[in-house]
Amino acid sequence: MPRAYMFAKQLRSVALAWLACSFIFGILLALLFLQHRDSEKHHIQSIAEKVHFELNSQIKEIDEFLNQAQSLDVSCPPETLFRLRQQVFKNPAMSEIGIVNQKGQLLCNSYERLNPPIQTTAPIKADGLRYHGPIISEYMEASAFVLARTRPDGYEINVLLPSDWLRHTLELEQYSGLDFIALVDSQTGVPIILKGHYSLPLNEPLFPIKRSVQAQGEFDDGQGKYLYAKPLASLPKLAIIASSNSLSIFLVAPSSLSVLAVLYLFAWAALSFLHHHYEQRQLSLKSQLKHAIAKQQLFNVYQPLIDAKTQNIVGVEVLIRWQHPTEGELGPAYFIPEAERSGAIVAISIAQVDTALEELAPLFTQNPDFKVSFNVNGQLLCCQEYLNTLYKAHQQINALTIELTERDVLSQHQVQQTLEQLVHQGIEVAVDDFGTGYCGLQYLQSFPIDLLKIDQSFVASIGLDNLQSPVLNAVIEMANKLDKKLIAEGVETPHQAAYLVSKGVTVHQGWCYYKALKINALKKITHTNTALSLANINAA
Ligand SMILES: Nc1nc2c(ncn2[C@@H]2O[C@@H]3COP(=O)(O)O[C@H]4[C@@H](O)[C@H](n5cnc6c(=O)[nH]c(N)nc65)O[C@@H]4COP(=O)(O)O[C@H]3[C@H]2O)c(=O)[nH]1
Repeated sequence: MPRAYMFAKQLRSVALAWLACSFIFGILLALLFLQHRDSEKHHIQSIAEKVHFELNSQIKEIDEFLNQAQSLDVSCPPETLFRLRQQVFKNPAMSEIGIVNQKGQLLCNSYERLNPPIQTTAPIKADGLRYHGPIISEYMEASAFVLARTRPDGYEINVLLPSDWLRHTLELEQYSGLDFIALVDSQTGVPIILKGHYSLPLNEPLFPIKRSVQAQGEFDDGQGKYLYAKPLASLPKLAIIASSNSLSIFLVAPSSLSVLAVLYLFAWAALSFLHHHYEQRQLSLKSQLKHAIAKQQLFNVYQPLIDAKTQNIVGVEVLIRWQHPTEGELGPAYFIPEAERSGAIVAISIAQVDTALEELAPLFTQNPDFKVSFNVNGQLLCCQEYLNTLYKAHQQINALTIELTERDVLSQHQVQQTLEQLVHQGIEVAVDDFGTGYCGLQYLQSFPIDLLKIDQSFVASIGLDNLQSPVLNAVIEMANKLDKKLIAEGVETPHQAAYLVSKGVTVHQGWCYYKALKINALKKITHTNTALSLANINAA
């Protein structure tokens, strides 16, 4: 074989394997990416939920105090100052507590009573729990925010919370894989506590945040980041937002990618090798088959057809074998498909008919109606040389049958014409493996078919409770209605044989009687069989 040709074949295998691997691994990569993206989203969401839960509990605790403080004396006597200081010591999140009158003047705080009061905010109008901020606390010189509640008498109790302290207790520093995590004003989007790079545009579609949201790419100049935002249950004007680092959500971990890349290369190499190996094998099978035909390594075996009532051999099915020089005797499944692909089936089948004629000749003198059946496919029916061989054989074999599968019968339009010619010449047409072709049954009426060979699978179902069991009886019934002859294939047990006879199917083929035999073995048994049948006749 020329080297360039071999090289081109190898290259083709590599390219085909590459295409197949790229397709499969493309899908795998997409799945891996989706799985990674989902788990990253889940990770971000669970961080936001955790921080949300902790902050919510802290605010609830502070609000409990603000509610209790409704009863404090707003003229700020020493007992009130004591209560305020005590609370600041108890809860380190609070750095200062103040009492403000309706005009927005601070009357006292946890440090002192202010005389005169200091104007700290606009006159108090709002109700319920609320926050102000972020503000810069004069004492701490750091950012803070204020939680406040208005009493029924219009006075306000408020608490100053330093942002750094909250950031610390919420342990925001540990979330380094995120783009940012923040406590923000749900209306305006202004961050109050922040860890990371806050880059959200402070308008729609994200703000104002009314309920939990997940968003991707629509809020951050299209960089494809993912964020999860959730307003605090205790104070919905504040929300927690966590956002991904866009790289971490889109990039699958390099370790997974390297594993995938190694698998990809391995699969590519293995597939290239297997494909090339398969092609080589096919190629060598083709040339070996050529050699086998030339060296006459193919030979016929004959499986007897038995009349189950008399136990007489009434004919044979001709089957092929290959005496391979190194592999031993090979069955047709090993080489018939390749012979059909390469067209060698024509030469093989012509030689088979010629050999059968020669080998079986003595049997025709004993019994001129000895049945001989050949396996034929659609390709052979289109070959005039093969048909001529059949016609020639028919001059010696009175009862010549060809077996076709349902698929072959229906394969080409011209098959019907050929079959009609064959039948016209007196050659019988049988459908092999009948019942397995799923072809519908109309063709039985339009094609000149005389004989149906019941497939082994139906025979094997006799006595068993399986799906095939009812089909056998239906096949037999239908054949009787259409006036077709029947042969049962694959009869392996006396029980199957008896059942078939009870249903009127009397011609059997199968290991219950004989396996396929070489010519000498066949001659021996037909000799005895004839003697036996003569003895039977004489006895009768
Ligand atoms: N388990 C079991 N098997 C049994 C029994 N009785 C017979 N068989 C096997 O069933 C197959 C019957 O042949 P097929 O249906 O025409 O099916 C044939 C036929 O389609 C094809 N074939 C065989 N010889 C030729 C040939 O010369 N030319 C062509 N074109 N095809 C052939 O190969 C197929 C297989 O042939 P084989 O391997 O010889 O296998 C044969 C035979 O050995 C039994 O009781 N139990």
